[in-house]
Amino acid sequence: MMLENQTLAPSDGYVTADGRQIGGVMMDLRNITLRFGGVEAIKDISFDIREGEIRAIIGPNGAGKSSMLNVISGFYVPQEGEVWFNGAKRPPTKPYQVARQGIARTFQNIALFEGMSVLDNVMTGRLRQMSSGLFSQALWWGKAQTEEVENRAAVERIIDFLEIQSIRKTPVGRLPYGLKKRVELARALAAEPHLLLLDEPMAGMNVEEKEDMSRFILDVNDEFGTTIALIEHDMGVVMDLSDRVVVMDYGRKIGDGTPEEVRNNEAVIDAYLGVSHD
Ligand SMILES: Nc1ncnc2c1ncn2[C@@H]1O[C@H](COP(=O)(O)OP(=O)(O)OP(=O)(O)O)[C@@H](O)[C@H]1O
Repeated sequence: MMLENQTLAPSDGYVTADGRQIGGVMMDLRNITLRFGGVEAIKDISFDIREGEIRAIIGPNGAGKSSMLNVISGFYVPQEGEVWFNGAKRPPTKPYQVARQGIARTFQNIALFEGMSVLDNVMTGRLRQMSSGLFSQALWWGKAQTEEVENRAAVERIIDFLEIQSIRKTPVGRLPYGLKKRVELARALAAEPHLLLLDEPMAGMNVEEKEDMSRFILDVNDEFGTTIALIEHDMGVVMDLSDRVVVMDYGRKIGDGTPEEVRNNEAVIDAYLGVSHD
């Protein structure tokens, strides 16, 4: 399978090394440039994310990975370039509007409500699905009641799936780091995203926690068909998990392809793989 240099047409799918069928383009980033004053964090980068794939963005510190994830999530609007999602060009959009379009994310520094239970934290991920008005919710009427039951059921399914039943009533502040990360994943999944963005999902984890998180990411992709884009420093994890990898360095794209292709790319070896990280 040769994927380097975007040889696929937008509607083409491909079959992964482990035999999964990947679909056409879901998100297309075209000639994205993002500046902070005089700093060009992203310089004319193009790549796509396809239905059902696990796509990684890697690169040394300061390469522009977080900036790119923030462009995808709508947090930053690039000065140049276009973001296409599900076949339509996305106008400058607020993150909450992006969330409504089916994109959810986790954060590098965990962003949970520490005093609230695991269950309540995961429930906050359902806000997008709650459409009934405050008045009927307050009175527990009709649609609001049905919604509440559906939301609870969906959240319980995710809690089971991520194997956090035993801590569902525990305040998040009391949990070890690895479990907090899992709760954050649960909250993002509660939104039933089509595209899930993971910002360094393994950062700060021990080997066992990393193995667990890798398994859950693969299971989410497999079980729910969720498309996943992630930033990750741990190269072993990236190479094991990802179908395709974009490599950034000093704001530029220097590689794009399967883990195997990227591993053998001279520019990538020079810029990143030869450099010890963390
Ligand atoms: N809000 C900001 N204001 C000014 N400069 C910024 C801002 N965010 C990022 N930058 C700059 O943009 C460049 C890319 O940063 P970014 O955080 O996107 O890189 P990164 O690859 O995610 O780095 P790391 O691996 O260290 O998290 C850096 O030079 C950084 O200093």
